[in-house]
Amino acid sequence: MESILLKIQDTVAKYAEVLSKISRVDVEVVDNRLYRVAGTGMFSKKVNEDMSAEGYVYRQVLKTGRRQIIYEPGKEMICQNCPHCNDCQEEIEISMPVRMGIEIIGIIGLVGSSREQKERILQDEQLYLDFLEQIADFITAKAKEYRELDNKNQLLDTLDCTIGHIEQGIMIIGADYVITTANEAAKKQLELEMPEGSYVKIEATGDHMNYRNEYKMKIGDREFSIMGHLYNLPRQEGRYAKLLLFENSKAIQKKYYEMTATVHTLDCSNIIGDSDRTCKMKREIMQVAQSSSTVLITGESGTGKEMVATAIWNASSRRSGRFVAINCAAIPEALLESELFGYVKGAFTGADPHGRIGKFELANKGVIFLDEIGDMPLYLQAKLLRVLQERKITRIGSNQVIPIDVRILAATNRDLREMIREKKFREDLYYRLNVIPLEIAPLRERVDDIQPLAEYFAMHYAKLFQKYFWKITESVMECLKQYSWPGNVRELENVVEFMVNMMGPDGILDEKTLPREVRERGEKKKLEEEQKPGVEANRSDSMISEEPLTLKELEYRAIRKAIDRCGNTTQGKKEAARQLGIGLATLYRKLEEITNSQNEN
Ligand SMILES: Nc1ncnc2c1ncn2[C@@H]1O[C@H](COP(=O)(O)OP(=O)(O)OP(=O)(O)O)[C@@H](O)[C@H]1O
Repeated sequence: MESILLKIQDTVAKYAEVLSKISRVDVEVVDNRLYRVAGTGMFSKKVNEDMSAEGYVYRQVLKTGRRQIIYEPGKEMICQNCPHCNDCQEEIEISMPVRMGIEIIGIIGLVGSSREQKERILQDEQLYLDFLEQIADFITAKAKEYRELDNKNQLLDTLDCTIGHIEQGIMIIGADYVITTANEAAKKQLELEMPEGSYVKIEATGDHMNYRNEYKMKIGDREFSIMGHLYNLPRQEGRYAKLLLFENSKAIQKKYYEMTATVHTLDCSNIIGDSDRTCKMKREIMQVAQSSSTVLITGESGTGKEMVATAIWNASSRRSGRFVAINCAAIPEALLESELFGYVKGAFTGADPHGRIGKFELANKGVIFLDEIGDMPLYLQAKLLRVLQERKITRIGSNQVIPIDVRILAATNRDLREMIREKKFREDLYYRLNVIPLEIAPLRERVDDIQPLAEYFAMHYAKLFQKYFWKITESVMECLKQYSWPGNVRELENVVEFMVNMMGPDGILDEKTLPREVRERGEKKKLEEEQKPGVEANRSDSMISEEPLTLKELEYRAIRKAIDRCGNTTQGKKEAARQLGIGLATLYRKLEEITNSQNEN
């Protein structure tokens, strides 16, 4: 790195020149690395030379910090190690340190090379010394000035670089509201290449949220909604009057959405099922997606209502907007309103007293999915009705009316008509929501979906658990079809996940892997059906009707029936054995045989 004297070399050269002219002797100035920065007379051709190999006296001055006068160059002790000791051309030499604080930044050398010069210096020695000191001080002052300026510039560069890397938008605005400077984040968030020089209009809306104020900002013909703070700078004049730290509300919403929303990449192709009802539903989804009307999706829990809602959003033109879901049953009643409409600072002492954006605003230009709408309290139903009619919302605690453009999809597993009769749901809201009704059948009513769904989930979980999956045995599939699935597809998914966990390395989902409840209920239902008169003949199940039953099969069924009757406990088995007329040990042996033969299949 260059020494400071080298950085102000021109100034140093001028001072050397002045000093030389007035004293009429040659002058040289070296820096603290013994590099000659300036020189007059015999030194003028040696400027910018490294003299560290010869500057014995200067090194001494650098070490002690004291000036040095050599009256007899070549003869004094200090000169003994100098290579020019015996042929020294100098008659007298004064070396004066140049200080900056405690640091010695260089040396001024005044070198008399004739007797006459020496005489002159000796006559007015103190005057020369004072003058030299004065010049050293001038050089110091210039060096200080340079260093301060350099420090300031460095600070400005650092600040500039820091501001450039900050994610928050930063704008410095003049007293005349013309933008002086804007950082990269500001340009990016506002999508403006050169806001500098433009007039900006900033107006506070009066709402405070997430520790920030809300402002409406206008630059040229573009309007922005921003959240942040506008500060007055120390000198509220000229080009540096105000500092605006901000984030575009859109960016805040995006961040909030990304933090809170689950990934919704589902479309119709993710809806598994071949049943007539599922195929019809998929057609309806595609049709409904084209409209902007409100949809009410009904169906039991776990039938796939949210999945259908995301598929509608995905197939619609609002796909570029957000899909914001809110479960009205999962949020405490007191918080639901603020979740839906948002609230400003001071609105109430909630979990976050600094305000929060609501789901409706977040869903602007997109879709809001109001899940479990039947659980919405009556007073909120009235508010929702107003939103549906007026398409405007007001944040809690604010006076601002915000227009919103949101498509509403609602879902429930409750009987809203019944709730209307019980005065628990507003009739007018029901009709507003039920513009397009979409009913999802329970899984037990679309048995044809069970096989593709079970196979799909089996493959999915086998992949997830890195297991080999080959097939689901026919008898297991039969059990799955016989089961009533009160928890619908969600329950089927959980059951298959369990089964894949239990599955052995052969990759077969057989009866061993079935959860006991599904197996027992499935078998029970099978047996009940078999017992119904005339059923055998009607069933398409080849296992039961078309082939004659073996003795083993008959025995197995009798045992199962007895256990179903008496219960699958030790006590139950004892009773079953009694009813079957066999001993308990025989019953256990037969049960083991049955399990083994199933495993072989
Ligand atoms: N046809 C289908 N194809 C694939 N997966 C499905 C299908 N139907 C439902 N699912 C899956 O079942 C689970 C439950 O679905 P979803 O959450 O959409 O049901 P829901 O009716 O909204 O339930 P709830 O009323 O309890 O909120 C999800 O994991 C979903 O992916």
